Amino acid sequence: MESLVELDDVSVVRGGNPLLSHVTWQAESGQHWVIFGPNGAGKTTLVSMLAARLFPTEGAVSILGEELGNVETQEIHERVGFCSSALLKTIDPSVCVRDIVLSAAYGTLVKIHYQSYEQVDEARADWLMKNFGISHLAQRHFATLSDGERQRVLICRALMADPEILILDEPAAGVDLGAREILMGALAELASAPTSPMMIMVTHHVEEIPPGFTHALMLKDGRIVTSGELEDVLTSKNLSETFSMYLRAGRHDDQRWWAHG
Ligand SMILES: Nc1ncnc2c1ncn2[C@@H]1O[C@H](COP(=O)(O)OP(=O)(O)OP(=O)(O)O)[C@@H](O)[C@H]1O
Repeated sequence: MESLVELDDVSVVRGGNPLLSHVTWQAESGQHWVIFGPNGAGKTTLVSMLAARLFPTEGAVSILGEELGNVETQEIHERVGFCSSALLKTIDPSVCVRDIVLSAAYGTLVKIHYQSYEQVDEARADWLMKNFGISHLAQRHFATLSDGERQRVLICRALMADPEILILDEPAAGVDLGAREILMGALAELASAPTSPMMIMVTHHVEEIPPGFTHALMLKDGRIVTSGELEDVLTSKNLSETFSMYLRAGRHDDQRWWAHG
């Protein structure tokens, strides 16, 4: 299988502090990954690098066959969808939801401007908003949305640009229980589609792993504790080691995960 993400002995150092240390990891087409780890483990640093928002201090990072540093950053930005609360400030709060999603048909980097769109783009935007449960917000200004609603607009916007990799940094943060289930259903449906982008999702809660996700990587203090297939990685032993406390984990019959002390 083709490697879409390859990290070879990657370290990130800021202000003399190692944020990531000697990370070697590969993710292949057809896989969907969850990134776990305690606060400050380096999860956001890792996914920001995959989205070419920051660069390694040492080691090599290859995304979609292109090595960071040897490729135009914009090319990675166009091919890798990135959903993070860090992007919220880049959205004009006075623009309505449908225009925010629709304008990404021209790439998520373009300014949100009013212009005519292809019918196929309009249909895709409406379909995405329906799948993620935000159709009723289509004409609302971004400024008036709740945190959870904003998260879902960002995901629809990232998907509108038809990315090859979709990176989700805590997509269910601030999302209520019902909205979380809609979000998980939509991500599960996406994961099962043959045309799905590879998804890489940071989450703090194993209950938020959508069915269809296949692999997990656990980080602690900037280092990989373990990585591989979900069943092998999400064990009581690995979670206890990663979070430095006794934890148990398992899977319900409906494929959803649970974990607690
Ligand atoms: N520019 C920086 N200079 C120094 N330290 C930094 C810098 N950016 C991040 N850090 C530190 O690096 C560590 C990893 O941060 P990161 O945001 O990647 O963690 P995380 O696993 O996403 O945490 P959380 O679960 O709390 O979101 C943290 O201890 C953070 O304080």
